[in-house]
Amino acid sequence: MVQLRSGVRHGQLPKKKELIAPIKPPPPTRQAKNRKKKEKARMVRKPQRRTRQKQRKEEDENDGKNVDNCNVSPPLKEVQEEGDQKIVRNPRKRTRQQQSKDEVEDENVVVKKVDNCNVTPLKVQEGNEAARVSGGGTEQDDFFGTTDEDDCFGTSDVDDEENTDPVPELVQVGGSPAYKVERKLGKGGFGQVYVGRRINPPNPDEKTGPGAVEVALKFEHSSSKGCNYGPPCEWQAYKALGGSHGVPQVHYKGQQGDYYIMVMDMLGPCLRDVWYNKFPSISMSSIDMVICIAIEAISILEKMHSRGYVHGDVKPENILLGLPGTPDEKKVFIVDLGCASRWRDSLTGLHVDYHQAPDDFRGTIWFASVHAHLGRTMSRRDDLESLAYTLIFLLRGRLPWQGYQGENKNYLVCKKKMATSPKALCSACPEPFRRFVEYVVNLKFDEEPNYAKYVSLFDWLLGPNPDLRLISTDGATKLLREFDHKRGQSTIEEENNERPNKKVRMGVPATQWISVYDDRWPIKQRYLYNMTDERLSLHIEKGKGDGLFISSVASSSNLWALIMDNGTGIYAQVYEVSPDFLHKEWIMEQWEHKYYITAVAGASNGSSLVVMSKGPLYSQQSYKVSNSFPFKWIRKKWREGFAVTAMATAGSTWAIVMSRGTGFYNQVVELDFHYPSEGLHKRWNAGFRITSTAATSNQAAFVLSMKRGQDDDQIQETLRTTAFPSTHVKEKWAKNLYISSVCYGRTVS
Ligand SMILES: Nc1ncnc2c1ncn2[C@@H]1O[C@H](COP(=O)(O)OP(=O)(O)OP(=O)(O)O)[C@@H](O)[C@H]1O
Repeated sequence: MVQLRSGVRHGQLPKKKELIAPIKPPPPTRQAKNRKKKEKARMVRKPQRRTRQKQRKEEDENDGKNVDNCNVSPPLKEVQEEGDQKIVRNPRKRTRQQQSKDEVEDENVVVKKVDNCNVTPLKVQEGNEAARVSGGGTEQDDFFGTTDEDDCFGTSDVDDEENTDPVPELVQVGGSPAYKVERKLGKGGFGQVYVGRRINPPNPDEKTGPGAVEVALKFEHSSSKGCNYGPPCEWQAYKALGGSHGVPQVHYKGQQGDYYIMVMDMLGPCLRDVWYNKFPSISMSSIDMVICIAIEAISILEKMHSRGYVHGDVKPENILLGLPGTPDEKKVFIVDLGCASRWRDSLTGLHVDYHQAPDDFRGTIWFASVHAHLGRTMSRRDDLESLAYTLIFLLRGRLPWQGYQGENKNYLVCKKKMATSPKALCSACPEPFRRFVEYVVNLKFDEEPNYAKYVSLFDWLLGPNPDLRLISTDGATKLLREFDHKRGQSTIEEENNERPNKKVRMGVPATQWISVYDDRWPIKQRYLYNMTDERLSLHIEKGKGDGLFISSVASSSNLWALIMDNGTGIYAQVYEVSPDFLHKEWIMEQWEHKYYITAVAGASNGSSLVVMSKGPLYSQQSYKVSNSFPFKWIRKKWREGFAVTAMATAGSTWAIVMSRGTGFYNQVVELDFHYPSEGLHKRWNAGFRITSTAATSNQAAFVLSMKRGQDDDQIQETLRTTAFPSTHVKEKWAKNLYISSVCYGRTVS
């Protein structure tokens, strides 16, 4: 049975915000206005925002099933123009002839130079400028040390102040009393935390609050990356969250010399130190202790999230117990709001928009969610995934992705996280931990986590007497009541036996054909696949004779696939099969003759098929061959007014072609170790359409664009099939859906 997956995008108006662009699209023609009016009248059928229910249903249809035929809703466009164009269907059997070629190892960037052209940068959605990588400043290199402890948690609290001025001996900021700076409590990549002892306290027994004898002083140097724009953004987050359940209160703050200083409640040890037995009076060896921490941390995150914030860096180092000898000593706190961000817009109350910037990593490598690794906008699910890894670490003392080194460790750790099943991750842990992991890694970007359910998963493992608990779980009482109220005590077990109904991250990785279809006026299109190098010229020439030019190329098992049609606007075309990925000299020569790369494919043996054409109104072109997906380079070229116009892979090597004068005014990338179904749906809803695809056996990349004068209602569909989708293409043609790009590589089944 053919295994087929499909994603369907039916036209929707992009959000107004997304339409603001440096290049203004031309005013709509009268025809377009009339069409818009008609469409408006039918708007009920295509609401601007799909309801979550509908969206889920659509995604379930697209991702969760194996079906024999296309699962496609009818197109919205009802007018179908009769034309004299014929659909050509021409699949032919080819003999297989494998060729071995040299492996590609080089990395090069080639740019076609042109004289002064006017450049308008593409809209680039920037990541958070104050984005932080914990435990090391700008790079994660400090994070993996040599000893086990450093390896695990990052910068240890060994004195290491060669780069910063010494902290002041006396502190008085923002109307605070004066404090003498005493011993160091901890240090991260950005701040240092010291005990501050109040000078001449009126009440020497006061242990908490603004008048406490001992406080925690967090120093952040003004030259630190988090202070590029003034006081650390953490201040804002503490202002909103400080003093609420599980977050210490900041009593005073201000600048003294070169330091921004916060005066906050002093807490006890962090879980990292407890885990390393630095506090023998508290033992982390008890499973009950970890269960209590799970319950309480979930309730703290619930509270934080209910106030519109995500923490962004949940890890053992940032979870602290209360100060020993105070009523808080059995309580749990979460500190360090340096990576906190809003998941809910404070003005509109709406969920923040989805975005992915694959090089914009925030957090701590070991504990970061896979979405954080992939540079996706942080949302509530990320905190819970990081908490899950924290809990498993506390139970097992090790995480499966521990110990990766080198430049691409972010990539390797993320890949490992995605490849580790919850079952394997939680082996030897009590069952609720696995269920918790399953729930949280499957949360969607804007899905509301079921905190009450997660708490109840753990709570029934503990005895009923709260006084006997090693750590107070009082903060979760409300959530538990809520859960009991909703489900009834008798059904808890039943509830616990439920599996998450959508297993986004748990599919079996597969290598498949990914084909993308656009609706358009009828054109003549032809596909050819399983073609050897030798047979290419025969079919390309035949196609040319029929008025067809190559629009897309791909490769599987060192055999080529070609899409040819008469809807490309191309009037002259050349191509070359080369053992190189890519053949620089040939490309430069064709550039001289005013041909531009319009399609490119690489075979796993390292050879490439490059198609260059006259017709597209590009003014300049540039390409890069790289051993990893070169998002930084793409981002740089976006700023220079280039847009991605073709992509290919050969083995694990990427080639990206970018051009100027494309008509695209906004472009984004979706890159994932699995097929990024959710991301594509989010982008489609925002008005983007896929314009390039490529995949290795590890990752799939999609470039989505907004084009000047684009039809907002354009339907786009994707298919994932184990075999080349020959029969499906015909069904698509019958609906005026034509292949716009195709590639072979990583998906998930
Ligand atoms: N209020 C507090 N009371 C006691 N110890 C604290 C307090 N706040 C922080 N610490 C200690 O200081 C350490 C560093 O603090 P924090 O995580 O806020 O610094 P950071 O530089 O922002 O860290 P990171 O590099 O992880 O972002 C914590 O791990 C904890 O051990």
